[in-house]
Amino acid sequence: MTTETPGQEIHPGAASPAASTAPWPGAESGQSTTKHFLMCRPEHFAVEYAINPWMDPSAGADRDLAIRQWEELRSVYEGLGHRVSLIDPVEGLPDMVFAANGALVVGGRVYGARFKHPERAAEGPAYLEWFVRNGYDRVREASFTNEGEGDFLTLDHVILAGTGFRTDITAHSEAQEFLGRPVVTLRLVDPRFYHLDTALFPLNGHNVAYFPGAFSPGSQEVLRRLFPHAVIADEDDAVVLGLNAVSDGTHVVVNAEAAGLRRTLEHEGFKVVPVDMSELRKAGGGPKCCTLEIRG
Ligand SMILES: CN(C)C(=N)NCCC[C@H](N)C(=O)O
Repeated sequence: MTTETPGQEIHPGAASPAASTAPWPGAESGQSTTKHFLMCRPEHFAVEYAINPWMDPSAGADRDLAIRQWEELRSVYEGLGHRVSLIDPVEGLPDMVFAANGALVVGGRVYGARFKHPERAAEGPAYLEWFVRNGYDRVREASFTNEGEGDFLTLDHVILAGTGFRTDITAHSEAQEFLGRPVVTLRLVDPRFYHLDTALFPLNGHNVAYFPGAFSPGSQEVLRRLFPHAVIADEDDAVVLGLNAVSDGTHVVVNAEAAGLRRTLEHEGFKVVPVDMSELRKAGGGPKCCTLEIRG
C-alpha cells in the first residue's frame, strides 16, 4: 500500500545477516527482525538553540562530520539488511535529523508528533505529510504534546511511554486509543534523559535495557515487574547516550563510547555494532534519535 517518492527509497545492497539463522547466542533473546526505517539527512544540522541540557549553541557543531556519522549509521542499517527510506530535510529545522521524534508508527497507523518547543513545531506536519504522500491513510494528528518515538517505545504486547519533560501524559491515552495497544506510562525524572529513548531501548519484542536512575521510584518498580530479566545500564553508559540504541533482536547498534553496556550486551549474546554519533550528540541525539521505525 505504501508508495514512496522515487529517489527517496534506498534498497539494501548486501545480503541480510539479520535474516540469516546466524548462530549468535542472541538467538535466545529473540529472533532478528528486518526493519523499515525513516531517516533524515542532517543537511541543515546545527546547534542554534538550547532545549535540552546537551545543547550549547556557543560550542558550535561540525555539520559535515554530522553528515558523515549519519551516513555511516545509514550504511550500518543497510548492511544489516534493513530498509531505509528518506524524508527531505527542511531548511530552518536543524533538529529534523532526529527522525524518531517525528511520529509513532504501529500496525500501519501513524500517530503524529506535536512538539513541545516552538523551535521544532514545524517538524510534526513535515513528517505527517511524508506519510500521507507515501500512501499511509490511517494518520492521526495529535491533540496533545508528544515527541513520537522519542517517548513511545513499542514492544510486542505493550508500548512504553515516557512523560515528565516532553510528552504530555494525556498523549499516552490518545495513542492507546488510536493504536489499540496498551500504553504503559513511565515517569522520567532526570533532565539529561528528557526522552524515554535516552534511558531505555527494546532489545527485542519482550525485553529492554534501561538506566534505572532516569525513572521515578514507581516507574522503576513497574519496569522491574514488567522486565525482570532486563539489561541494567549504569550512569556511565547513560551519559554517553548508550541507551539511545537500536536492536533488531540480534544486532544492537549502539554509541561506541558505551563501553560497559557493550560488554554486557555481548555477554547476553547480542551482536554489538558500535557507531560514532558524537557530533549529533551535541544536539542531544544518538543512533535511535536518527531512526524512526515504520511498523506495518
Ligand atoms: C535521544 N533523543 C532524545 C531523541 N529522540 N531525540 C533527540 C532530540 C534532540 C533535540 N535537540 C531536542 O532536544 O528535541
